[in-house]
Amino acid sequence: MTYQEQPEQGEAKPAPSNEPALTALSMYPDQWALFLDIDGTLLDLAETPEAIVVPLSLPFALHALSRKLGGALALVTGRSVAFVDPLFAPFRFPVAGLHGAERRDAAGRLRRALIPPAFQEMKSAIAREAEAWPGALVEDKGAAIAVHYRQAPEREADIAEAMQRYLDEAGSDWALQRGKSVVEICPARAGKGHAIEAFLGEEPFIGRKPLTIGDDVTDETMFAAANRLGGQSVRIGPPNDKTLARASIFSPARLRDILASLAA
Ligand SMILES: O=P(O)(O)OC[C@H]1O[C@H](O[C@H]2O[C@H](CO)[C@@H](O)[C@H](O)[C@H]2O)[C@H](O)[C@@H](O)[C@@H]1O
Ligand SMILES: [Mg+2]
Repeated sequence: MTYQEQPEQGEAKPAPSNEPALTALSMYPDQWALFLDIDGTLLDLAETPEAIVVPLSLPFALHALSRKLGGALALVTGRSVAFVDPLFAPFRFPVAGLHGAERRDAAGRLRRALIPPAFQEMKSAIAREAEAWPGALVEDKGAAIAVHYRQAPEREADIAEAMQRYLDEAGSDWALQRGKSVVEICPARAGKGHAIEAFLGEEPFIGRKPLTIGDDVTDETMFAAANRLGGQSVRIGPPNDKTLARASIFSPARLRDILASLAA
């Protein structure tokens, strides 16, 4: 990953169809909790998982915004918690990782996901099989494994078939998670919706309305939870009638601009 040294240039601002959701948060910061996805939401998508770029100002903007919200800001991601922390250094935010299978609360307590020996062996078998798919990338995330085909789109069907086969062997403690040019096997009890409900049961999130912002199918459970709990849900990308999100923001860059202005 790299860090952008220069302040980024905000792109031309599209019509702010979505911004009332964020305006409410800025007007009543003691009433809202903010839950942010990372890839495709806070950060632009990149060709590989390691090639993401973190604008230098972003961790500071998130920290300032978190303070305005009394600490009620959490990252909710498919990445592992261990991967996330260096991205946002020197700050450590509450974070749900592996699509909710692991979670560190605002007090710093980390609930890890177990990695049984059989899962470790399965990850090795997947990595060996992936050697036959040029361009495919295997991402070992500890208690989850992802196979990416962004650079090998012609392998999508092979990879999906293989991951389903491994899932069938792994049993019901595991689940398949599709995403943008990726197929993952994660703990079945994972779910971003459950993660935000868990945060909302704890200080400093308790009693607040959730505003969830994400970009992908894995974010739909947190959109659903936010809608059900009287909050708001925003999807990054062009308006889309297949999502449960009630509003949209055109791009991660536009979201970063909005978050920076809320933080100032
Ligand atoms: O829940 P998120 O924070 O959005 O994480 C979802 C997955 O993001 C990463 O993969 C995606 O982003 C990569 C970098 O931009 C891109 O190359 C890939 O095609 C996308 O699927 C990450 O690598 C996964 O582990 C996350 O589950
Ligand atoms: Mg995402």
